[in-house]
Amino acid sequence: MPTILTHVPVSGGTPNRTALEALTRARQIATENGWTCAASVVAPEASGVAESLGAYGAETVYAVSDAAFEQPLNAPVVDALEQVIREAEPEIVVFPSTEGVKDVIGALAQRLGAPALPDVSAFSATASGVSATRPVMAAKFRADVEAEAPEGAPVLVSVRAGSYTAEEASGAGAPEVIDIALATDASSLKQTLREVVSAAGGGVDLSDATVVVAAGRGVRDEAGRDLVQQLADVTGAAIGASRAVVEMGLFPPEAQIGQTGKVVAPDLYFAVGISGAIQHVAGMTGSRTIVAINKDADAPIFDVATYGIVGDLHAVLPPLIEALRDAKA
Ligand SMILES: Cc1cc2nc3c(=O)[nH]c(=O)nc-3n(C[C@H](O)[C@H](O)[C@H](O)COP(=O)(O)OP(=O)(O)OC[C@H]3O[C@@H](n4cnc5c(N)ncnc54)[C@H](O)[C@@H]3O)c2cc1C
Repeated sequence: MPTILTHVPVSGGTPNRTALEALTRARQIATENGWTCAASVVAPEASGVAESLGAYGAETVYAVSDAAFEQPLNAPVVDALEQVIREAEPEIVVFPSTEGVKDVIGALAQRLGAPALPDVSAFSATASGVSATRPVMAAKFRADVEAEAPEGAPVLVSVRAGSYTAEEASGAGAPEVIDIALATDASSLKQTLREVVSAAGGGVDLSDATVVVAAGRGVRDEAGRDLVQQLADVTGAAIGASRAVVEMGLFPPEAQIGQTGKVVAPDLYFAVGISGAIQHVAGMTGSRTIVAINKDADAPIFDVATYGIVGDLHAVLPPLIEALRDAKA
């Protein structure tokens, strides 16, 4: 039976949220076409997560467990995914469009001789190929793209965060877990990890966060940044930033959201002192609820906001944080 395979990256033992959204869509496509819905997990300990994917409709899960995945290196991941794909022989491989996937999908396409449709916001598939929609030019336009798999190779598709809703499958059973031993010879690795530089410091992962507090130039200084941190703490949010405050050095580059930063799609997005330039909005319009705080009532961010608060963030945030603390208590 034809197979649609979804790759589910794991961080801290938890499956990536965007991957569960993609797996839900893959399950719908499998049901429409009478295909098998499969998944892959590549992690130091893949089996536990592999079992849990049955709830999302994965009938078969290919699990590659190896200590090599403890280090953030691409080469063993590409090797593992190539092994899984050659074993599963899927028609389509679906990925979440994460930073890690962006690093490996091109290499996989080249090794497998497979066409790739990266960073799509919607896709459908039949036996004759994959049709997808890709936001382009800072999401100002949408391009309709299609790919047909050559003989013996799948179509690779990566899906932007927030494009679909992750939903458990009704009546799903335990999946068949197929363990695959990583065949990479560690001595053949051409990459050497010298140092891991991370400013995230144990905070919530931005791309996978369900709540994001994003700071713009209105935040301006330490006092503003402290308010952003407090709002993030009380809401359990990851902190993002506009390019303006990244360039000011107030927030690290990995916090940047937008056309040249990360694409996020949390359930709740606070835009604090952000004007709403198209290049910023391109990275956050998939957010389900957007709360904008800006002292300029004409700021374009209010055009995409679900709720808008017009006012100085130094006056608006302290009572909001207090009220949220009280509500939590
Ligand atoms: C090729 C290219 C790529 C780009 N990529 C990105 C990208 O990936 N991400 C990105 O963010 N930008 C990107 N930019 C930059 C983008 O065009 C904007 O310059 C940037 O997003 C503006 O950031 P900002 O909203 O923080 O600042 P501003 O546009 O200066 O807005 C600051 C806002 O804060 C409000 N404000 C000021 N003080 C307060 C206060 N005390 N309380 C409440 N509100 C206040 C102001 O009313 C204003 O609306 C890119 C630009 C280019 C040309």
